[in-house]
Amino acid sequence: MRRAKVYRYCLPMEAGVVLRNQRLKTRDGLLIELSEGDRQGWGEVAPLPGFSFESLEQAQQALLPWLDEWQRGENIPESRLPSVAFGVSCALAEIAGTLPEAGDQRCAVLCHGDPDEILMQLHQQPGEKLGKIKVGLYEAVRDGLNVSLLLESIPELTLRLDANRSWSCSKAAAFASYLTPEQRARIRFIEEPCNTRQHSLEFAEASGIAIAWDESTREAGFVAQAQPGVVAIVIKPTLIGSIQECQQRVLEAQREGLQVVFSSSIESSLGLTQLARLSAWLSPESIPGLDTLDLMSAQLVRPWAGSHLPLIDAEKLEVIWQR
Ligand SMILES: O=C(O)CCC(=O)C1=CC=C[C@@H](O)[C@@H]1C(=O)O
Ligand SMILES: [Mg+2]
Repeated sequence: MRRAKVYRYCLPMEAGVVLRNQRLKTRDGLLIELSEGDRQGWGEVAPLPGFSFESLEQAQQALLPWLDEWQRGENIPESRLPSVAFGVSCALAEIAGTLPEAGDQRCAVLCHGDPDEILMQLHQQPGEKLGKIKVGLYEAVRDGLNVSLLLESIPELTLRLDANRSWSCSKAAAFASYLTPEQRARIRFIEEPCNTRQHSLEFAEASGIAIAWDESTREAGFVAQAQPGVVAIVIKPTLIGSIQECQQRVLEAQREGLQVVFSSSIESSLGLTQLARLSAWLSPESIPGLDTLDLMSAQLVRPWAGSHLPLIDAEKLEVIWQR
């Protein structure tokens, strides 16, 4: 006997969350609860505005008929919408027991907001000290000095940076000019520094700073490839698709010697805990990029270890559909 239930959530976001020049006031998404016999599974379907091609409404329109058929016992191919395919595959994997329980709760600390607080957070980070900084939103000089200062303040710190393709070649070069060769080596990678892939490759070669592909991985025809200066690919499952699709991408990248970093698309604590499990399972060597829970006002259904945000239980959420 199969059962399916869909909840809708809407969580206020911290005031300053800006994504691709748009302010995200609330994070909206769906949670799915499936059961088959005595097994249960949860999943999260939450397209990210400005990043996902599908809207939440489109995801919902694809999800409900899919679940309806599944509930009636059909075996149906996965949805073409990545957020739907990802959420459904997590719920099914939990039912089948194929998504291991152990999660990697290490994180690259997202460095934004009050500098004193960032320093405190990094000092308190257990184990390896790794931060992630968004660059490219302001002048290159500001980013360059900011990164350089942070590296000077914490000698054992290494950084991931993310420019979201916002630099021209000259801006990228200007940024690098504020960093010494020793500081450049402590940047694990910059995600998508320049507005084209070719310019990013040229920047890596000229600056000696390693790069990673994030946006590129979602472009038609992208194939992970060993290239000079490229060290990693970032996988955001909500934007990529099912667990099986992610597994495929991980294998392709690892075959080319590239590191795979699982990263959040700002999911709730439920989705984040599943991403931590996926990362521990499929890319155990790599610290995932999941430090986004504090951008939200609450956790949903499952807690993230160490978070002090209030936890909202499923009973408190709006049920929009069930069979
Ligand atoms: O990857 C991480 O460490 C955290 C997640 C993160 O940086 C992002 C998540 C979603 C959208 C963007 O703001 C950003 C990214 O571009 O990678
Ligand atoms: Mg990125």
